[in-house]
Amino acid sequence: MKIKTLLLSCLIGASIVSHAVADVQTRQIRFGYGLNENSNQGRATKVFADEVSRLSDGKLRIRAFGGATLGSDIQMQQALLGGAQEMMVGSTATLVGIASEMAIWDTPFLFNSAEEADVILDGPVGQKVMDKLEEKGLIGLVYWENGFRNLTNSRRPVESLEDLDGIRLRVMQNNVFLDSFRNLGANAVPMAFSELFTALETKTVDGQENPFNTILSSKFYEVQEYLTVTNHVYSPWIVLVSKRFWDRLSATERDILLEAAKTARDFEREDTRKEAAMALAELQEKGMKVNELSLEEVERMRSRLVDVNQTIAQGVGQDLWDELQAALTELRSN
Ligand SMILES: O=C(O)C(=O)C[C@H](O)[C@H](O)CO
Repeated sequence: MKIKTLLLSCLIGASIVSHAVADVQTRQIRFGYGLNENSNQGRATKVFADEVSRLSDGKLRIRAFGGATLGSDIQMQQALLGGAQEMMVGSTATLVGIASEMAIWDTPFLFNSAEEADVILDGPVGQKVMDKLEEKGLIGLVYWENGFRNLTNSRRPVESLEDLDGIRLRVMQNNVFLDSFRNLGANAVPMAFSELFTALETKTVDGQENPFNTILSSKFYEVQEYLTVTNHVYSPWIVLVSKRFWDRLSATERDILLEAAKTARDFEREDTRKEAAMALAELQEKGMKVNELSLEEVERMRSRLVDVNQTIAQGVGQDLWDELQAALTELRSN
């Protein structure tokens, strides 16, 4: 972590700590996540928990539950809405049923790099989309990085779009992913992440798509033979708080959770990119047969997904879509 960021968070932390004791109550906060503890999601959750404890002088205690022990992303979202759980981190894609604007992050090939994603997600458009959750009963704090998604399957190498024909491909419970992969010729099957490993192992489905980090940490190499590098979409994660719980917190307690979530975000992105850079080689060592989709085939993929982009623009609202495109154009002109 860069000295400046650390110094800055210490300074901010110091100012929060001095106020913390005064209006911070002793609280247990149940924080759920879907990947296992030894994943980029698990490591960042640990950093978050330690930072909350440090900033609150140990009065706010994050109890972390990984491996979907508190349920799938959608089940945990419902638990937050009902106030039965306080916090979670999970995909934005499964939130589309609660806030349709979240679908904007499922746009295929939206970002050319993770750095571009940082600027947009942490900017006005990212905040506007996150703010849509409050009226639904959820508070979005920050976006963490899931990453660029790639294809795996147990049937054959995917060298061309035709190789996707008839592949039973698990996708997240999200219409954009369903439409996208049906447009690409696959037999797309919506399913919770918590059911995925078993579905691959029992060949209920032939394949799936996730970032290298998740393919590695979830041991998909044990049940998948082929990995095709497509980088077809960048997926964010979002750190959420139950609004019922948030409304009971003092201003200082809220500041502590937000500050700690930002510190953990900066750690998570750096950690995820470091792991992603070495994960492909490790997956090959573990026996996966890797191929990179050619630029021609990626162009064919893009052209097959133009209709999906229009559906997304209609779903999230043309104004928001145009605002995002304008922000990207400005970013790329710098
Ligand atoms: O379900 C998937 O494929 C995801 O990318 C989702 C996340 O990794 C999810 O947060 C795991 O619970």
